[in-house]
Amino acid sequence: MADQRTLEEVRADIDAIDREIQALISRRAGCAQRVADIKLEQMQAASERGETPGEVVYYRPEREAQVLKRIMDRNEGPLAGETVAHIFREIMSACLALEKPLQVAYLGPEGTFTHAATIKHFGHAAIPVSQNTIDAVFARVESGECNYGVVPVENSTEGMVSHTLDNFMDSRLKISGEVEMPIVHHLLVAPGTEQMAVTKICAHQQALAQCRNWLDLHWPNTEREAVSSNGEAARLAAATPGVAAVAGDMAAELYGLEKLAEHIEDYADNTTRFLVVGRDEVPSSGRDKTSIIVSSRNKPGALYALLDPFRKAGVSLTRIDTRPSRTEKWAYVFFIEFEGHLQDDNIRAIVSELEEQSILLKPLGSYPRAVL
Ligand SMILES: O=C(O)C(=O)C[C@]1(C(=O)O)C=C[C@@H](O)C=C1
Repeated sequence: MADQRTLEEVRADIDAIDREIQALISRRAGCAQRVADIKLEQMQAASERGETPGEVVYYRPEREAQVLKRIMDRNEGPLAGETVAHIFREIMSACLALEKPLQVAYLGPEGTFTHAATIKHFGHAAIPVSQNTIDAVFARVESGECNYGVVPVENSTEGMVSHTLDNFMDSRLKISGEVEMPIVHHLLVAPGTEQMAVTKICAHQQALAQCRNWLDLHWPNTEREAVSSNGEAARLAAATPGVAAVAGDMAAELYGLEKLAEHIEDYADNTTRFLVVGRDEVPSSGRDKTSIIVSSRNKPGALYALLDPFRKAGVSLTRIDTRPSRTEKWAYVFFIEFEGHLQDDNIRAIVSELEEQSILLKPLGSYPRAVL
C-alpha cells in the first residue's frame, strides 16, 4: 500500500527516529569509555605482574575492520553499504577520541591525497599531523610523537613508491592497515581566474605523469612545474596569479579553488594505495594481509624458491616488488604481500621455510584488508 503520510507526519517520524539514534550513539559512546577503562586496567594488571608495561593501545584496527565489514554485509538499503559504513566510521572515530584522541602523521601538506586517505581511514575525530617527507612520517611514529602514520605505497599507473619501501628496510614500525583511494585530478585555479590567464601548471611529479595525455592535448604549450605535493601545488595556485594546480577535491576545498576542468587523469581507475604504520602488531581480524621483506642469494632459481612455499600452501600473493638491497651490489630484496595473518598456522609454516633459504626475512606486519 502506498505511503499516505503527510509531510508533517513524516517529519515527526524523522524527529522521533533522530532522538532514538542520538540516544543509541550516546549509549555506544558510553560503552567505548568503559572499554577504555578495561584496556587501562588490563595494562596496569600486566605491569603489576611484572610484564613489560607498554603504552595502552586504544585503537584496535582489527576490531574496526570487523565492525565496518559487518555493517556493509548486513546493509539492506536504501543507502549504499559503503555510505552507511562511512557513517559508522565517523561514529567509531568519535568513540575512539573519547578513549584517546589519535595523532596521525601523514605526508602533507594539507590537501594531499595522503591527507584524504588519513581522514578516510581514521575519521574526522583523529588529529592529522602534516609531515614534509615520508621519512618524517616514519620518524614521528617511531619517536612516539604520533600514534600512527599514513604513507603512499603504490599507484595503479605509476607503480610502487620506492621511498616508502626503502623506509621499511630500516624501520621497526609495523604495517597496521591499508587504505585505497581513487585518485581523481582536477585543474584548479583561484576563483575568477580565466583560462587564458593561466601561464603555469603545478603538480606533484606523479600527478603530472598521471594526467600527461590530457595536459598534452589541452595545454600543450603551458609551462609545467613539478612541486613537492599536490597540496603544495594547490597552495601555489591560491597564492600566485596565473598558476593552475593539478590536485584533488580536498585540496580544492582547503585552498578555495575553482575547477577549470574535472577528472583529467588519463586512466579512469587510477588508484593509490596507502599504508598505515604503527608501533604495535595487529591481531587477526579474519580478513587479513601480510607483508614481508625477503632476500636470498643471487643464484639461479632464487626467486622461484622464494615463491614456491606460497604455491605449495595455496596462498595468494597480492603484490611482489623488488628494491636494491643497499648493502650488497646487485643484490635485491623482495617486498611480498599475501593473504593471511602471521598468526595462521599455514603462514607460520611458509615463513619458517623462507627463513631457511633466505639471507634476510623481515615481517612488516599483518593487517586487515581495506574495508572502505
Ligand atoms: O572495541 C574496542 O576495542 C573499542 O575501543 C571500541 C571501538 C568502537 O567504537 O567500536 C573504538 C575504537 C577501537 O579502535 C575499536 C572499536
